[in-house]
Amino acid sequence: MPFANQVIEHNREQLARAGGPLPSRFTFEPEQAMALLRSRIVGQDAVLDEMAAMLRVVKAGIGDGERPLAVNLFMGPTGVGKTEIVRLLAQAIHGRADAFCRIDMNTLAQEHYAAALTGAPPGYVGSKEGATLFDVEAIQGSFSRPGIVLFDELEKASREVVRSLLNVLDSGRLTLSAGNRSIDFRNSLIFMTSNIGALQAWNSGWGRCWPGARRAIMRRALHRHFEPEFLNRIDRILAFQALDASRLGALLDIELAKLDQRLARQGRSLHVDDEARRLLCAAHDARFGARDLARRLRTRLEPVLAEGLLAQPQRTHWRAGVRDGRLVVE
Ligand SMILES: Nc1ncnc2c1ncn2[C@@H]1O[C@H](COP(=O)(O)OP(=O)(O)OP(=O)(O)O)[C@@H](O)[C@H]1O
Repeated sequence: MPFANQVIEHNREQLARAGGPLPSRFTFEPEQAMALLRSRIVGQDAVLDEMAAMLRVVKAGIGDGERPLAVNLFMGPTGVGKTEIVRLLAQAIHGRADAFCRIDMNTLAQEHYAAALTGAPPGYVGSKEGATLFDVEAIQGSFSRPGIVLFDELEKASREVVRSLLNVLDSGRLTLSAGNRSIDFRNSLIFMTSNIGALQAWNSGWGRCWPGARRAIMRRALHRHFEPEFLNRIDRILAFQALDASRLGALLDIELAKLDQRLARQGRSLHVDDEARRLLCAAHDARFGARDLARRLRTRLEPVLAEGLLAQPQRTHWRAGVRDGRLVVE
């Protein structure tokens, strides 16, 4: 949005000339962003507190301008909200949950794939185009909005690829292999995710061991896998909690609210009674995180609901309950 950016810059210059302190160049509101995150993320309060602190520092504009705005590593098992937090931040900052650059490190598992990250070196096919996996616009953001980048499943990338990230985390710059272009990460919020150590922590009795012990197992695994010089460049290493049975009610509310929104667009509504809620939450497998519950909605509730909607297309209000141990929608 060049016009809006020019207006913001102009206003800031005016204020500077008048001798007052400069307001933030960023238009997002940390408290609003956090309200969205807190309404949609369950069981990760410590991580959310860190996100709030990060957003305030970014908004206040007091960070070191020669680094990325923030560098975070999210650790934890599958389906606990690591990617979802990044999606919600993109929603809050850019108005679109997919407004970030996601690099699947799994695809960069072999040494020679470092070229896919930084583009082909001079003389190689593709070097002229400078084609890389990076979506430069999403990474660099704009004057009034930080860019967002997610390096997913970090532990799957080769050492060479991880090494090529050192400069990014340190000085916020990545020179592409062709040598004639670089990508600037100094206006970026960088997120990395890793499941490393999660399986080990699970096997040593996830539910029984206290959070500090889980964190210690994950940290040990992290230090075994990555060089200290890499870990040293990360601002926040955050361990996510597993989503156990006590979180199911809140998770179900969030998933049902999403279904409600989709139904509301068709002018329909669904009430799910307590018995149906209990049935949907039964036999939750915490190893699969929130995905297990979302899957149950898709495979058990939605097909029964769809059957009703197709049979009675004129009906607007629906109710889900249980009869003879089975989910019914009527
Ligand atoms: N803590 C949570 N609170 C609310 N919903 C959640 C939470 N964790 C996960 N979900 C739901 O489950 C889905 C999958 O979660 P997410 O993509 O964040 O997994 P992840 O932690 O990144 O794990 P993976 O490494 O498997 O991708 C999300 O889209 C969201 O709907």
